[in-house]
Amino acid sequence: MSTTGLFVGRFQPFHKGHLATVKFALGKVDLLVIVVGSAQKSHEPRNPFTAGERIRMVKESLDSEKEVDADRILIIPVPDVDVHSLWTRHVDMLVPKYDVVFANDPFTLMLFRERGIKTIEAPLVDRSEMRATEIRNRMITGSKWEGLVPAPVARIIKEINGVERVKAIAERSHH
Ligand SMILES: Nc1ncnc2c1ncn2[C@@H]1O[C@H](COP(=O)(O)OP(=O)(O)OP(=O)(O)O)[C@@H](O)[C@H]1O
Ligand SMILES: NC(=O)c1ccc[n+]([C@@H]2O[C@H](COP(=O)(O)O)[C@@H](O)[C@H]2O)c1
Repeated sequence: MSTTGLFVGRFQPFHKGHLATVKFALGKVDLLVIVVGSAQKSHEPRNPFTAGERIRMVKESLDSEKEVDADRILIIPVPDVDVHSLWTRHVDMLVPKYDVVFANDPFTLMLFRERGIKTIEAPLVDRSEMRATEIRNRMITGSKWEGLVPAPVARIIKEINGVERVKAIAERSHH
């Protein structure tokens, strides 16, 4: 029987830790649905990039990985909803039927577990630097961040003037 998994994240931006989790999950399920969460958000400090930009980051990164089979991946944007107890139902409405959820965010895990849905906490890789918050902070302070993301993500961020955007949003939030 073929199995489907969900991998939930905001991917602000998609980094090498996320890529490691995608590979880990593909070792456990036949089809992996990558849920791009908070899809309605962009242009704010924790969520600078649009869902469309994030989908490009995920898609072009995975296309550039030889060992990742694109036919086994779906990327689906899911906006937040006001009622937490309904959020997993909202996810269900937007994605194909799934057997297991890959996530590490305790709140996301709680919402799926309360419904008896199987969850797997994928190992976190180099979490001291492989986190999107660290990458966004490095963009603001002018430190090197490119090595923490797959090459296509660095290219897309340059193309959309992402660093300038992240800095401008940070500046604005101080006022
Ligand atoms: N370093 C990492 N190694 C492996 N998986 C990771 C890593 N960082 C995040 N993930 C996986 O990606 C999921 C979604 O993470 P998310 O998009 O919130 O990234 P993040 O780096 O934690 O972002 P932020 O710092 O903006 O909160 C996590 O629940 C976890 O499963
Ligand atoms: N009520 C809701 O809309 C709700 C609840 C739990 C998680 N989520 C989303 O799931 C995603 C979880 O990913 P993170 O691991 O990046 O926090 C986020 O986009 C978060 O907003 C949404």
